[in-house]
Amino acid sequence: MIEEPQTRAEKIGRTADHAMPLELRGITIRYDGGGGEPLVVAEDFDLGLEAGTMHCLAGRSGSGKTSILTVAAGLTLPTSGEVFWQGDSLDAMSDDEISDRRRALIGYVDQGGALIDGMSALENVLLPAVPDKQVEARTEMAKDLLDLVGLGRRMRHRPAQLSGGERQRVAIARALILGTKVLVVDEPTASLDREHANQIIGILKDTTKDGIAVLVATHDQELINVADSRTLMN
Ligand SMILES: Nc1ncnc2c1ncn2[C@@H]1O[C@H](COP(=O)(O)OP(=O)(O)OP(=O)(O)O)[C@@H](O)[C@H]1O
Repeated sequence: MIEEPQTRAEKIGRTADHAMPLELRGITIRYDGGGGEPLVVAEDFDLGLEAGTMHCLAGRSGSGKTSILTVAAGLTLPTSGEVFWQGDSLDAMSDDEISDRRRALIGYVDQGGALIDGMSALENVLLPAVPDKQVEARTEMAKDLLDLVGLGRRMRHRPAQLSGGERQRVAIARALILGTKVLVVDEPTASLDREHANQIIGILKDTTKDGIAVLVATHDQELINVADSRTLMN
């Protein structure tokens, strides 16, 4: 039997963990220039992300923010350097291990936080639980998460019936459903007006209070200001 969650932190599935959840050491990312000069978007980039803190990657469009996020989430490989999750190097893991660890550790919200149109907000949040047949077990948690992001009354709505800010909140709830310890978010406020952008900022900040580490790429000065640390990409 699944016990009723007591606290907000329990609701989002956080368990105590003292190893640094995410560390990037000496990351260089170089893309093939397609016949021209190779494009270096990061060089010898270091980042240590503590539990319960938010780090912002700021910088102009094309400066390499998304490239760092996908490397941090183990979705792409850097040209050189090492990524550590909870102190373990991805270099020492097989592709399957990386996938399994990612599912347990990282929640990734890409630009726009794409949702599946034909599914309700609740079904979208539960999608990551499908492969492990955890949908039933996670349903209460999904409802709690939608409550926490202010969508408790909209969980049966489909994406087309939600605003951009609401869809972004569903995407964040979905990224937290497997008990994520690191939330990686790409431009979460980009297409939102100030009021809705501020709601997202509040949700991300609350997430850090629950002990989750947040890595976010943004141009939004308000979001940059509330982060615990920041890197300006050039
Ligand atoms: N797979 C790839 N192959 C070649 N070039 C790439 C690849 N991915 C990204 N780039 C290039 O690398 C640069 C950095 O891209 P990236 O998406 O990381 O920047 P960004 O700072 O997130 O930009 P934005 O703010 O517009 O999202 C861009 O010039 C992009 O065209």
